[in-house]
Amino acid sequence: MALFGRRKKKDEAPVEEPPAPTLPPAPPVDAAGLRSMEDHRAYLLEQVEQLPAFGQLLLDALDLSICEDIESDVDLPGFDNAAMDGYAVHAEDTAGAAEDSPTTLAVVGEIAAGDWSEEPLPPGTAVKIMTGAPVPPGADAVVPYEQTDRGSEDVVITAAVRPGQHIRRRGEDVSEGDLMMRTGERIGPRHIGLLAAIGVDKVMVRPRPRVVVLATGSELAEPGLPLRNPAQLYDSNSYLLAAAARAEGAQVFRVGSVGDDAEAIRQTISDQLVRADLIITTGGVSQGDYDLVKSVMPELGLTDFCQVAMQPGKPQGFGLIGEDRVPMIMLPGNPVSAYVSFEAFVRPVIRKLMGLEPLFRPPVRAIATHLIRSTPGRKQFARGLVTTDPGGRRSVTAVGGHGSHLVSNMARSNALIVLDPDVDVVPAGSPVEVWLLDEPS
Ligand SMILES: Nc1nc2c(c(=O)[nH]1)N[C@H]1C(S)=C(S)[C@@H](COP(=O)(O)OP(=O)(O)OC[C@H]3O[C@@H](n4cnc5c(N)ncnc54)[C@H](O)[C@@H]3O)O[C@H]1N2
Ligand code: MOO
Repeated sequence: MALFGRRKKKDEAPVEEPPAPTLPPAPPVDAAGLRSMEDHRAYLLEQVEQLPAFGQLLLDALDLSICEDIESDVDLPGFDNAAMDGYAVHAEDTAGAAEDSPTTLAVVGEIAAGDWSEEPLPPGTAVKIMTGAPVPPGADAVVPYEQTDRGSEDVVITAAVRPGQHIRRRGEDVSEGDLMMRTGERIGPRHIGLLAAIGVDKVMVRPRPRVVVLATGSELAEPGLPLRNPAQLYDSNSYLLAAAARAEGAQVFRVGSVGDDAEAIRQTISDQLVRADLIITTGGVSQGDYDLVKSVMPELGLTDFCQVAMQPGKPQGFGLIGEDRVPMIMLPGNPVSAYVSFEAFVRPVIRKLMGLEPLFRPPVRAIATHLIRSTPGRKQFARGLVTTDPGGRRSVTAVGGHGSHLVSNMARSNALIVLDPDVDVVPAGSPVEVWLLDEPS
């Protein structure tokens, strides 16, 4: 019988539509409708996952984050060895030796770096030894060439040595089982040297996230090209954020700028999804008639636009875009707002994708050199210049005004002065929280 003619069986359960996917419930807002910076940051971090780990050759792991704890399988040094070119001796055989009362010992051979012998050194004798060569059993000191006549059959020694002198002891640097690197640390050149020294040639790391950076705005021109009219300005945001993301370790694709055109934005973002672990845009997230990012992006994925209780950086957007739900952070267009938002939200997200710890810049204290005013109700991020006196005491001076278009002040700063929403003024001489922007981590 034709399907439509059949009666539905009584016990057949109705087919349920799967619920439409949504973002997790948004964090609460305050009386002014603003979300706290900390809540927004946690909300973004909750929705991005670390990139999968892979095995990488040691040298190519430079700047990546390690995702395993590495313990040493060996001692360093691996054996007692000579710290100087000279003669391995029993220290007691040199007792009393001096320029005017030298001691003479018979030389029984020579040990070069890389030679291995378990032959003990007979008392009353010496063996020539080169820096790094293993000290033979029984010998407990090395007399440097400079305190001898460099003899081959016999050696005349003109200075006494103490037991242990000029010997580098097995395990004095690293003992087997010592922790060399901890999960989440970034691998720098000195770590590469250490890991090679303990014989490691490959490590488990997380890849550099592929970060696509795009500015929006019809007023934007590409640096290097002429401005088409006096109301145009150069796109600095895509350069600033691309550089900041690269400095953090991301592989960056700077797409440049796209005009305030819904179709162009839709098309450009859709085209970039294939090569992105994260997309960052600037502009178009406020209240303006041409703020199209905010209106277009909900068509391409799950989005969240909100206002954050911070100054600058109030309008913010986030999305999981396309079928693969690529994270996208939509920052405000004012350059200082974009940069502060990068520090507050994008940097921690990049670090999470990379598996780097800690996610946030460690807050440190500095003494305000002058009175600093804030905007109550919003967390204030003022640009600051931190100096450190010889005693390690940090002071901070605000650089320029609050305007989020002031890029020259931003370039002169090396810190963000962070004032909580309940602070309206910081007297000169008081401690304030600062984020040091040039500290490697
Ligand atoms: N009526 C309201 N207007 C605005 C509000 C508001 O709450 N109500 N918020 C203000 C705040 S705060 C910010 S921040 C900005 C953010 O606006 P958009 O994200 O929509 O950014 P745009 O309007 O596109 O640009 C703002 C500003 O920045 C310049 N800009 C943009 N992109 C770049 C770039 N790539 N390089 C250099 N400069 C750029 C742009 O020319 C504008 O001057 O909204 C306020 N307005
Ligand atoms: O909050 Mo907007 O980001 O001040 O300039």
